[in-house]
Amino acid sequence: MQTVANFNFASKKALVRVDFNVPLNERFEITDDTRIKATIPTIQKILKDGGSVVLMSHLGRPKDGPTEKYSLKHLVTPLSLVFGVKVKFATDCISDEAVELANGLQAGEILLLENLRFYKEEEKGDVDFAQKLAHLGNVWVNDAFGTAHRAHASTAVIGQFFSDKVSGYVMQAELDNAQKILEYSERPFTAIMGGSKISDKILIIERLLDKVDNLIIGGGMTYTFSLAEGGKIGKSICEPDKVELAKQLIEKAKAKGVNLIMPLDNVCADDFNNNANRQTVERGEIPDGWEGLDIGPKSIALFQETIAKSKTILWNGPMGVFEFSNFAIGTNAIADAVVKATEENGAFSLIGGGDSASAVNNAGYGDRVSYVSTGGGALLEYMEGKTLPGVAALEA
Ligand SMILES: Nc1ncnc2c1ncn2[C@@H]1O[C@H](COP(=O)(O)OP(=O)(O)O)[C@@H](O)[C@H]1O
Ligand SMILES: O=C(OP(=O)(O)O)[C@H](O)COP(=O)(O)O
Repeated sequence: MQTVANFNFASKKALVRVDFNVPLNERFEITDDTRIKATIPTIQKILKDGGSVVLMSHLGRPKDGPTEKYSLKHLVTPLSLVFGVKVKFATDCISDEAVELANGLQAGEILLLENLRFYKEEEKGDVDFAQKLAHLGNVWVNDAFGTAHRAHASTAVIGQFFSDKVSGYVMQAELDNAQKILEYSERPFTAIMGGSKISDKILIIERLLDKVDNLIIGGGMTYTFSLAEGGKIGKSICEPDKVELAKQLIEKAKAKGVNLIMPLDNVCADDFNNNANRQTVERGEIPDGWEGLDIGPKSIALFQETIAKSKTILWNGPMGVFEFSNFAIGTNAIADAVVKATEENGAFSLIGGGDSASAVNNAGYGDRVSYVSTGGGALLEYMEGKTLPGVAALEA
């Protein structure tokens, strides 16, 4: 595989797939720039060699084409500051304007393309769309580890249009670290799964049951499991078509002797906002019209006890809607417990995922865990032993 380190970008126009799917607040300000800062070495190497850079990324999961909320234009100024170069912007990733801007790019310059997912062709892995993107550069660099589990046009399909396919520094470092973690298996091994991407991650739980001693379920993942047990979940986030699978996982965990640990209580709200009315209820007892947005104090104590005894910890997905301060208590308490286990018990702790990294960094803990990965789903799939399409495309 060609890598950024051993490739000379002099006079090259590098089309770089990055994962700038970063959290933004309601004023469109970036609340955690881990994924952006991580790409500095790759971008600087290309520019230092005498090349230019065309950056392409997705942001969020837009469903209806161009949307203000998901525009990458919000990243132009922050990127200019981070890279120390005035970043140009193409308001459509495959338009004539994008082609003109890319063609006019001089050595040392950076162009950012608008959100790739404003075209449904991106997620479909459309070959024509990939080819149009490919016209914007003469070497393809994939540094989007966080999206390497997606076989999308820009992450995988595009590879066929380049003879020079280069793995970025983020990609390399993440794969090396994930490999180390696979080899490091001091027990007890505890996985903590939360967040909101239930259908993406529930399948991974099945594989994790072969590796871990304890599996803690929290965050938005809770309610599909709670429903599987016959609990009441009000209007909490849930994927009803995964309830059957959740039932099977509960049984499988028992059969394999894995300690499946669910919240004992949940903090629920009568609306999805920080100032909504709150109450703490037992798991499975969320009243109609209310939704679970955090784990409660009994759950925190239970989870902390398990984490304190663990020697290997893998955490993906916040314990609640931590973006609202009133529902960030569980996530912060678990971050605190993971830091303590790392510092006091010598545990190896790995936190993965855009929002999980954001939660840990915003709590000031980024430097106090063993490793913070820019990938959530990608990391989990790699650890499962799957070939990531974004990596396979570099090797083809
Ligand atoms: N109980 C909940 N209800 C709704 N959303 C939740 C809940 N708990 C966590 N979340 C949301 O999950 C999101 C992160 O999920 P996910 O993308 O799976 O994690 P990561 O980015 O770390 O891989 C956050 O935006 C958070 O607000
Ligand atoms: O944030 C991401 O993944 P993550 O939430 O698993 O960390 C990546 O940018 C992939 O996004 P996607 O899950 O919408 O394909």
